[in-house]
Amino acid sequence: MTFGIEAASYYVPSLYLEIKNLAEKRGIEPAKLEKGLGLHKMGFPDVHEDAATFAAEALLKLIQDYNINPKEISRIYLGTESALDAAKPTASYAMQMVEKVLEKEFGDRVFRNCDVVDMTFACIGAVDALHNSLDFVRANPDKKAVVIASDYAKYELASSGEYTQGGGAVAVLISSKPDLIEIENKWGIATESVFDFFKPRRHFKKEDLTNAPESFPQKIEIFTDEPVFDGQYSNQCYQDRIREAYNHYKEITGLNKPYENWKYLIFHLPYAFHGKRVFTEIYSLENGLSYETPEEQKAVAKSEEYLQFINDKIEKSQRASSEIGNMYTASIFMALLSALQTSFNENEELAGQQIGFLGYGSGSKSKVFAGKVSENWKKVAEKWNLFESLKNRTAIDFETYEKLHRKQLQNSINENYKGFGLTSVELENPVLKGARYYDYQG
Ligand SMILES: CC(=O)SCCNC(=O)CCNC(=O)[C@H](O)C(C)(C)COP(=O)(O)OP(=O)(O)OC[C@H]1O[C@@H](n2cnc3c(N)ncnc32)[C@H](O)[C@@H]1OP(=O)(O)O
Repeated sequence: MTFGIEAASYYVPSLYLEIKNLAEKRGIEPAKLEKGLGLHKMGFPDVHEDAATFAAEALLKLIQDYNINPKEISRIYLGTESALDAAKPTASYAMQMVEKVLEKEFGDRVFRNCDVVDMTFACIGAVDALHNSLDFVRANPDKKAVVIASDYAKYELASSGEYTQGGGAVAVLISSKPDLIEIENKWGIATESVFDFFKPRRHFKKEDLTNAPESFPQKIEIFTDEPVFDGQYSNQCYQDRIREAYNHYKEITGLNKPYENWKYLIFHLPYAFHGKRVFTEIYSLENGLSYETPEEQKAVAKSEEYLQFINDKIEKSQRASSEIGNMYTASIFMALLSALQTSFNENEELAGQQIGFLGYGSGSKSKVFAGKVSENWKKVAEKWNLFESLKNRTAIDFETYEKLHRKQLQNSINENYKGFGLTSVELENPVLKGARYYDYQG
């Protein structure tokens, strides 16, 4: 029996900012962002969008595009690091939104007996949900699970993370009928607790807050959307963890140079060119190349062999990321969709090909695993139209972007949007304060 991904859908935020507009306003050379990091557009949520609406959109699309009976979904596990609440899972919001739309066809509370939860480990939380859900269907081959990766990657204005922002969701159906890709049950894992990127409940002193009323306590705790991070250190942690997890994968499988068997290498992409920039180390180790000094590292990165390797095995997975930006947990799934969509568009046959995955989550953990593209993959991929749908987003200017980022706008940019949207947050009623309400525009 085989297990893996039966179907997949995605949702990207409805707005975007051209990276060159941001570069110009921040005094950064556009070529650094475009040619150095591979950034072209930054996906950005409208006023009514958040990690819950992204997840709901991807889930509803999955159910509708592949005619899934929602009553057959035994669990919905959501990987996210953009949770809207520290207790109530974002998955519960997404599930409820979708239930309301399905009510007419399937009756009240279609997910009544569905196991729903969030999983958090920075950008690897949805890979953890995938791993866990694969174990679940292996133990219960007649059951189906949905894994959703949904995030809003937001950084402080004018920070070095700002140009990597993005967001969106990917939902995948996990079952014993893996029409898209069969996933092997061998997991290379590496973990180390570090502070490379994290979202603490921040401790502010009263004097840090402008206009704090007298009644405020001397120190307060605030949950923010934006991470505390050290960019170059996070790159190093990523590189170290994927090397360790890759070596662990080799130990488990007994394979020599497994990456050579992989048609595509699918990375967690915090920005489009990250995978190809960090893989130079593993590539050097595998090929007996010196990798000590910065000059040696550059020589590997610029070598004809390595450039050919990127072109063959990584470049297609980067394309969606260049148009969207970081999707945190969803980035690795979107990298897969990007590569498969490109092969689909180019009429390439992938059935039977091996694909390698290198996931990373700050804080920190990596998982390396592999899968085999299924005979029916085109039947799954034909629903996506990924690059076409990215053209349907609305461009915003820099001033609008900053207002949205600062949460200064009340009304959506796309006032007549279709789909799910946040309509209000309860601020008065003490027993509901902070509750979020959503609706659906058909
Ligand atoms: C969250 C995680 O997944 S952890 C791993 C990643 N970390 C993050 O995403 C955290 C948030 N982001 C950040 O901190 C930052 O945006 C980073 C770390 C991703 C990037 O940092 P920066 O200092 O902006 O860029 P950095 O100096 O590393 O790279 C710039 C690249 O552009 C290239 N470059 C610079 N100027 C130009 C130019 N004019 N033309 C072409 N290329 C250029 C540089 O050569 C370099 O590429 P190379 O090393 O491949 O040669």
